[in-house]
Amino acid sequence: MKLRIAIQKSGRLHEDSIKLLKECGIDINNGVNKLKTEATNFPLEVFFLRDDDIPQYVEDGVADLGIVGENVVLEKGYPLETVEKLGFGKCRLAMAVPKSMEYATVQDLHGKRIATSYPVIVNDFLKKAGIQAEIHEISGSVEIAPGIGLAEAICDLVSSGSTLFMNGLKEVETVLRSEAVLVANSKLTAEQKMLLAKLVFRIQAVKKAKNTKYVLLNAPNDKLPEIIGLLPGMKSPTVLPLAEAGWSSVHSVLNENDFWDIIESLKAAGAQGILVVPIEKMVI
Ligand SMILES: Nc1ncnc2c1ncn2[C@@H]1O[C@H](COP(=O)(O)OP(=O)(O)OP(=O)(O)O)[C@@H](O)[C@H]1O
Ligand SMILES: O=P(O)(O)OC[C@H]1O[C@H](OP(=O)(O)OP(=O)(O)O)[C@H](O)[C@@H]1O
Ligand SMILES: [Mg+2]
Repeated sequence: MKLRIAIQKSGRLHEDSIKLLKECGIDINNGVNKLKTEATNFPLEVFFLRDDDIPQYVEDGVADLGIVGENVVLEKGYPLETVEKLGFGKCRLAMAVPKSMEYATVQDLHGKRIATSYPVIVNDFLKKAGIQAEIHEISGSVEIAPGIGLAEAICDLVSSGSTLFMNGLKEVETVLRSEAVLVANSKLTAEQKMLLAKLVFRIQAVKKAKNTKYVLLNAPNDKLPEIIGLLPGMKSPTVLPLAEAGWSSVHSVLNENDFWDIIESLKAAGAQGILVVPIEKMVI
């Protein structure tokens, strides 16, 4: 018994998908041009596919799981189960128009031709906004469409915005926010579900660790109450005596987002020799 997972063969999600599996302790041999491989230490077979095909493979049961952008899952519309958001491949699907076009509201898209690779999502967006527009489906290089007279507007993926900028376009509406997700076939067997739970447990441990840091510091004992008060820790901070009398070593776990504020307060409260170390896995 094993699980079969489909991941992108090459492109934006390929490396991060493999990295995630590796961080989960799953060893896969992903040689160049390999279309299929097997993990050596987890019952997992990996298929390398075009991202557009992944939802259908999972729906058909050719693969049990897939790693793919939410944008593709939504566009394809299969009733797949989204098991876990993965925190990479973050982007938005956005409407954009030439910089020179006057644009105030979504009404300005009325009667326009919109080029996109996401006709289903765009159609849904237009319908909800009560806009009638013509959708031109193209499979790539969407940003070029207004420049060659194919359309007046586009709807495509954006992250830094540099592709839009380079093509003289401006972003005017966010249609969808997306990131890579783990999807599963809705009819997994009980045994497959158990394996999936094992995999998800590992993914969650990796994800939690990414947002946290391990902090070690030295503190004079008379400042301990104040310093401990600043630290959350998984339960409470660990305090160990130093060889030098009157001093302690304090260990704790900090959230990445609170990190700089807390470090400043710790220093102000008398902490010294503060070390911040990445955490590899975290199980609560
Ligand atoms: N600029 C971006 N920043 C972050 N994530 C992105 C970006 N562009 C796309 N993505 C995400 O990565 C996924 C794959 O993007 P990519 O451009 O590699 O697709 P593709 O060209 O269709 O690849 P394939 O050859 O597999 O069909 C997208 O569906 C989206 O979820
Ligand atoms: O806002 P930006 O950071 O410029 O990113 C947006 C671009 O990224 C994606 O294409 P990608 O570069 O993956 O190439 P592709 O068109 O060959 O898929 C997307 O289709 C946009 O064209
Ligand atoms: Mg594709």
